[in-house]
Amino acid sequence: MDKFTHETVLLNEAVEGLAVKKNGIYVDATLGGGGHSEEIVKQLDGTGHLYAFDQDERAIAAAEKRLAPFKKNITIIRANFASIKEELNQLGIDKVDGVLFDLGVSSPQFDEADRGFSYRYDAPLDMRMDQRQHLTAWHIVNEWSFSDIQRVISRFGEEKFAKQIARKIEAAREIKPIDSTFELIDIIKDAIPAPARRKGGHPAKRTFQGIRMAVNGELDVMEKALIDSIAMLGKGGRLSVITFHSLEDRLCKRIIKEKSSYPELPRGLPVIPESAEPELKKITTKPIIPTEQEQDENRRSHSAKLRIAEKNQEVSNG
Ligand SMILES: C[S@@+](CC[C@H](N)C(=O)[O-])C[C@H]1O[C@@H](n2cnc3c(N)ncnc32)[C@H](O)[C@@H]1O
Repeated sequence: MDKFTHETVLLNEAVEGLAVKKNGIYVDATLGGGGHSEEIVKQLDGTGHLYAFDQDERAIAAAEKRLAPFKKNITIIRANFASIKEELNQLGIDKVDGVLFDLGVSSPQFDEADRGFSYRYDAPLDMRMDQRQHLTAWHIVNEWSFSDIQRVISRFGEEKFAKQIARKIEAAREIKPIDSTFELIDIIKDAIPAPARRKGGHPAKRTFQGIRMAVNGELDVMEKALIDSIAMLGKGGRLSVITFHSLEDRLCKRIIKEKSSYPELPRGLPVIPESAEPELKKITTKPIIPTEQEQDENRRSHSAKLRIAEKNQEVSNG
């Protein structure tokens, strides 16, 4: 597959959430096909700048082409967004006006058969977003313990039959290594009772999601990146986060809630001191979801949820 097309989810809503200022400094933590980045950069004048992160070399190559007309206003950084703060600090940036996250995997990553993300293609068990990383899905499936595999499938995949699947994986790899996606799918199908297999989408969907999230350490890096991004926002700066499943959404909701809540104050205080004001103000109390039309036109958008928050005041974390 040489064509890199990712249909951007919640394009206008997520970028509007950033309330872009022409001369602002923005970060797209998940460049992907460059859809959100393009919309942000179009709104900047000669002094505004966008820093865009991705860890996937193919995504970067495609986005560089798409964004070539805006080259002066963009710096593309190939790095995990876990190091958003460190990377930006190295470039002399310690305050930004907005950060956008559009989490998860892009359509091309799913559609490039050799990446091993999809249960639709037979491919080596890979699932790395960053091709430089050592850990692949193969290592998890063939080398991790029964209980670690069960935990990953159960926690990240929210798969009811995680234990049965982990047992079958353990038995199968005793005979020979499990090398391909289709071999893994046969094992998963064998582990799930027939009536359950016919319900709830593809039987391997949840296991693949769980293993993918473990390969890429998705929840761990998300937590650090959100906290660092909030810390880097200047007063009035915006955070716009699109998540695609409940675990990500719950984590995002929890962080925004913690950062936008008042601390416990002594009862009867006549006025709340300014220093006790929370770091963030929620812009969305309920997440924004794609319109019916977007959901009809882009299947991937079905589970998307957008949460937006604004920096209320800077809080010293040191
Ligand atoms: C859903 S796509 C983004 C699509 C993009 N907003 C667009 O409009 O085309 C997510 C992208 O984020 C990247 N990504 C996911 N987790 C990452 C991480 N921890 N660090 C850097 N990039 C990451 C993936 O490689 C993928 O290209």
